[in-house]
Amino acid sequence: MMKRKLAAGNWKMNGTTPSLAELQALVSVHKTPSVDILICPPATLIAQAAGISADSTIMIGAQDCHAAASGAHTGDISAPMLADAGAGAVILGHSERRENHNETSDLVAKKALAAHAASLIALVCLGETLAQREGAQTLDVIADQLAGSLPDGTTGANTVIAYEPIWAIGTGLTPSLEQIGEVHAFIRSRLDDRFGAGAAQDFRLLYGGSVKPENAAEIFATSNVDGALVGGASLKADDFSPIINALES
Ligand SMILES: O=C[C@H](O)COP(=O)(O)O
Repeated sequence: MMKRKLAAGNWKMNGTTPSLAELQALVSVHKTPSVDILICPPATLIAQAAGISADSTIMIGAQDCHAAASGAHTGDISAPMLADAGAGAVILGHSERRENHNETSDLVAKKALAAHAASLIALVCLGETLAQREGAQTLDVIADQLAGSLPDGTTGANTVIAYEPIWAIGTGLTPSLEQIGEVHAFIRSRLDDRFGAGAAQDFRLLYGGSVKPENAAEIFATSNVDGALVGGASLKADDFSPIINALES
């Protein structure tokens, strides 16, 4: 399978209609990108964002979905609804949801299954806390989250993995390139163990956590890094655009 690199932006709980000007700017600048670009605005903006990007190669994604397709779940949004609104992907198991909404890996796997059933790419996030990193538990935590968060039927075509050390998110701190490379190589080998030798090469493995225009190039040069999941620096086209450029070069 031809694997394109992926620059993904997660706007988190930021943005109202005027913020779509940033998406419009990306659409105008990145007309024929050599990498995939994904923007995940808040759910309220997905339909409008999908309209803006309709004639571009930029994909619009969501930040969460419910595990069920429909039903009595007040306030929740299902994967088929997101697809209907124009999303092509959904972030699942972000550490902010695991922490703020007590999401378990088991639930994330159910949501990923729902995403796959709705033909959405599941962008599944994994990452250790600072205490776990300092306690030399990082690889054990990643192994558990990876094993628990991916349902059967997961492939490199329907799923993207993002490694996001929790202590690096929004802090300006980043792991060393060696640490990023170690975790990504570990994820790749676990994917082969689970889905069969060679299967792991089809997966895009993103790094996330304080990716900026200034550090993007060196992170992208690290082995087994196929792109980034960017939070704060995805909110402004002037910040996200150079990150896309760094991934393309
Ligand atoms: O989903 C994105 C990550 O949480 C990274 O956020 P950040 O780039 O603001 O550190």
